[in-house]
Amino acid sequence: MHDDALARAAERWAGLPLTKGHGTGNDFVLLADPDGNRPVDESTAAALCDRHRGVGADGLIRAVPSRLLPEGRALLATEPAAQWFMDYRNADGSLSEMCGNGVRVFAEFLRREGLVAVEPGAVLPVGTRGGVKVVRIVEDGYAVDMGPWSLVDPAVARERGADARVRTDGVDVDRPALSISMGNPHTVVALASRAELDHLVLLRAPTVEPRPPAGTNVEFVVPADPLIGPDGVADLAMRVHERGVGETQSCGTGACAAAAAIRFWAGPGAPDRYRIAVPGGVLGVAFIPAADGTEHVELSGPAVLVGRIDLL
Ligand SMILES: N[C@@H](CCC[C@H](N)C(=O)O)C(=O)O
Repeated sequence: MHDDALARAAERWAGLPLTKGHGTGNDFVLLADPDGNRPVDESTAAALCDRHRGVGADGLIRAVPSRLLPEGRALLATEPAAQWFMDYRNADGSLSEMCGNGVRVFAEFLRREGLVAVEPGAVLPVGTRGGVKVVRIVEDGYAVDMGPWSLVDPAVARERGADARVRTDGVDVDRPALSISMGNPHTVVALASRAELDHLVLLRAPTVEPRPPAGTNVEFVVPADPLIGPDGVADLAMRVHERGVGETQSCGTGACAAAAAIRFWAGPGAPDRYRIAVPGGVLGVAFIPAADGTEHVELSGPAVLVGRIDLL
């Protein structure tokens, strides 16, 4: 089935190179569609992301002008500068609202394709299904204003410190967890030690109760002891099982959700800046008061383009 979908894509996209890129090991196939005539359906995305019969990736990103998609046009009404839309699909072909590693790689892709000029100091607003995200160049890659984070069930979370329970292979009992929205859904579990994190087996999706209606990404996080390093930044280690993918080397929205959960659990006086070590590298997360009175999450990390691929 994947072979047929790839053959159809090769025919439709003859002469169009795909690009492979990654952010801290979370890898993507990217495709430029400036005329909006190369929509990617679920089966094509899944075939391209197949690691044995396709190109192989955690997700597929199509760069399309916002004006050519209904979701993009809706954003342009309030954010006319968000000219490009990140049309994101997971490795199984499902849509997601947002991808934090993907949006940095998307910005680098637009820049390298000559579709935008991203100068140091300038900002690039990007349309996504999770709203407009503003990207800028920083020393170690890109920083993205991911907008505000939120608790999914604030009343229960504030009363009990958790609103869900998670069971997964490699840990003995089910654990309390916090449901957080970064535009896409996350469930964060704090583990007791690095050894527990290392022993997790994430070959199948963790069981989350109550079951989130649209599924969830599950982050397992261990805070360093002491939490705050000599440079004033809080250190966390994280592994993730992504909705629509499986275990990945990194998840940007997941790093934001993990930092938000630790910040929530730490209470008043919690650190504003976090360094999250994931299997594929290190991400930065900062909580910044925004002009509109909310607290925004800024994600930073590298964006790497690896090469071009022609479908045959
Ligand atoms: N890896 C991404 C998240 C991708 C989407 C996620 N699997 C979902 O379904 O919500 C990131 O870096 O944020």
